[in-house]
Amino acid sequence: MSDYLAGINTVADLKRLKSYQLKKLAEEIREFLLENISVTGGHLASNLGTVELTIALHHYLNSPVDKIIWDVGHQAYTHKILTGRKDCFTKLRQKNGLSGYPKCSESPHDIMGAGHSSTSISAAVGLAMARDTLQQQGDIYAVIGDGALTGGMAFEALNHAGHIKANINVILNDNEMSIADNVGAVSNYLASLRNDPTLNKVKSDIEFLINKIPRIGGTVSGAVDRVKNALKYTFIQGILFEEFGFKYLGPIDGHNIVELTHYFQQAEAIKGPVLLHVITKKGKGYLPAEQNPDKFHGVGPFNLSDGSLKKQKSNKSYSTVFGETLARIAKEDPKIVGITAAMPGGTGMSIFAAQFPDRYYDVGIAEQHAVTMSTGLAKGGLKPVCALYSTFAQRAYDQIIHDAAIQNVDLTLAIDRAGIVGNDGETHQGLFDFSFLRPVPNLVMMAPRDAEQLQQMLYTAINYAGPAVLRYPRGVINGQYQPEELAEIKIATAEELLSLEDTDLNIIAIGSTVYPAQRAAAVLQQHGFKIGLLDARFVKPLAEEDILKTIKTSKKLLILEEQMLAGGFSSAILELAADQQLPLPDHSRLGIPDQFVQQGSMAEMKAEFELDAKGIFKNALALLGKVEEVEKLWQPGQD
Ligand SMILES: Cc1ncc(C[n+]2csc(CCOP(=O)(O)OP(=O)(O)O)c2C)c(N)n1
Ligand SMILES: CC(=O)[C@@H](O)[C@H](O)COP(=O)(O)O
Ligand SMILES: [Mg+2]
Repeated sequence: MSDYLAGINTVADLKRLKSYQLKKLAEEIREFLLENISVTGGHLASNLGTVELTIALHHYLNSPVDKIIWDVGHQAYTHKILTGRKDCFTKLRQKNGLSGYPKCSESPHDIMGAGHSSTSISAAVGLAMARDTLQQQGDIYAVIGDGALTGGMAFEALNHAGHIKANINVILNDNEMSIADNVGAVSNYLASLRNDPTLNKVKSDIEFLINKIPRIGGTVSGAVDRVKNALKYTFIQGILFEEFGFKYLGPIDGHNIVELTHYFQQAEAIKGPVLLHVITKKGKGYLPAEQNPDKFHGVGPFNLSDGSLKKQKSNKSYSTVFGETLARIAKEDPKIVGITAAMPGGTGMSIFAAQFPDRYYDVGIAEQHAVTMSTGLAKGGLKPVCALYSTFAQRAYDQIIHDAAIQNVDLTLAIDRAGIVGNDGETHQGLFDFSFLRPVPNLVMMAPRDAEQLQQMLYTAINYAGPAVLRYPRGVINGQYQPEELAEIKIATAEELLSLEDTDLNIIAIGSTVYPAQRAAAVLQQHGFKIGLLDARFVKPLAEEDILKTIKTSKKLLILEEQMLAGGFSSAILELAADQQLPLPDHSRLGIPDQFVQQGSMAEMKAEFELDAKGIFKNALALLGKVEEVEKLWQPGQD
């Protein structure tokens, strides 16, 4: 570690540095980020872009009395470095390690936890109201990216902040990028503010001239005032924000610490809400990231020399299979259109977009709009396929009920990252969608066990005349890949993978739990146990006939889901048995109990909740009264 950074373990250490030393510190932090994230992986590009901004904030402010709230929070690594956590970066985003997002339990400087977009201004408004009500001190800064600003919540907060004249400072970190290119009218507006330096010159000339106009006579001065306002309106920068009641300051060079500090001083003297429009470069200081900020938005371990990934993916991801299959089906059906909420690459929708650019819509970070717009597309006679991460689909829950299900429109909802996602931790796990969608009438919801079934289920969902949901995990696919023919799956039917008759124990699995269940069953069978396995395939409507038959024929029953147990798939089975007054055999169920799932690799966290093959094997043995033999009977490497 180099000279300045080595000596910084608290914000006080930073504040002892002189302004002229901060530029060098920024270089050292950039080097630190590259060295560490090339080993651990993480959100590199966004963090390279906020080094100077973060140094300037912590050097000028007095955190945590002055409060900094990070939007999404994926860009807060420098904040963590400067607030005493630099030595934790070797465990970034790892189990029991440093979170990749602000986390209140980690530091008093982490004012609000984060992970989802567009929350910072709302939080800042609340904190400001509390501060003022309790007559406390401290400035409040929300740092929000241009992508996050496309989220509706941000505008709800801007609207309210302007209305109550909240004493907050919003730093708009504008790097022209969301994960991919930013989209929308806001993004274009910001570009006009960023890219038109003459506007600055003209604006100040006009303001100078306007203020020179002497006040003359009644009506004339009224006309003059109207002209003055019209000119001001046209030329005052940041008019969008000014109309929200914010004082607009900018555009500001976000890599110039002296300039940033100057504007912080200006903002401090202004009462009411201030928006500081800061211009940064995503990936700043590392050419591969500057050239490809999308790839380096969330990157795995990489070679510093050329930015190449250290680990090549062993197989296609479910997202890729989704994108390719959607494109394959769309070739035959011109009514199919694809929608994403700022996640084209992550959802695989970019594959569809490359082939059908005119039938593809990226609405920005706006999941609620994505779903209701999709219902409009359906009402208008098209066949929308809307791809959302499970955790981000939580934002659109009412739209799924109110606009898709009640109106029973022909919408396909492709829920990606369903289940344990791993290193993003509790804010990103996709563990609630069974529970929050299962109660919704009219919805069909299914979960594929492998790539082939994903394709069949996507085909089934698109051909289903109402709202249909399929949910599939992060990561590489199970199973073989390309079925020759796409065929619909009969709604509410399951598939018997291992005979359920005359067994010692039956397993009912769904989605990503089926393959590990097969592996566990294979080991149990090697030790003489007769095991049955049913792939339930549908969360709703349940494959009731198949499930009831399984319950009736089972001596022992193990039910699996990679989801919260509360209200999930196994709850549906228990409810079904209860409703049918059908006594359950000796049984247990595996899923996520009443807790959030921390960060860690997907394999680690599945093992933690015994949702991997060994965990299923262990729980089956427990039902069979042999749990003490687990280690003896389990062959390592079976997983
Ligand atoms: C509700 C929600 N939807 C989607 C995401 C995924 N996501 C994480 S960062 C990001 C882009 C954010 O862009 P911006 O705010 O400009 O930050 P930058 O990465 O450019 O610094 C997105 C879409 C999210 N975190 N939350
Ligand atoms: C910060 C954020 O929310 C996204 O970048 C998220 O981390 C992407 O997750 P995946 O890596 O699973 O696409
Ligand atoms: Mg951005």
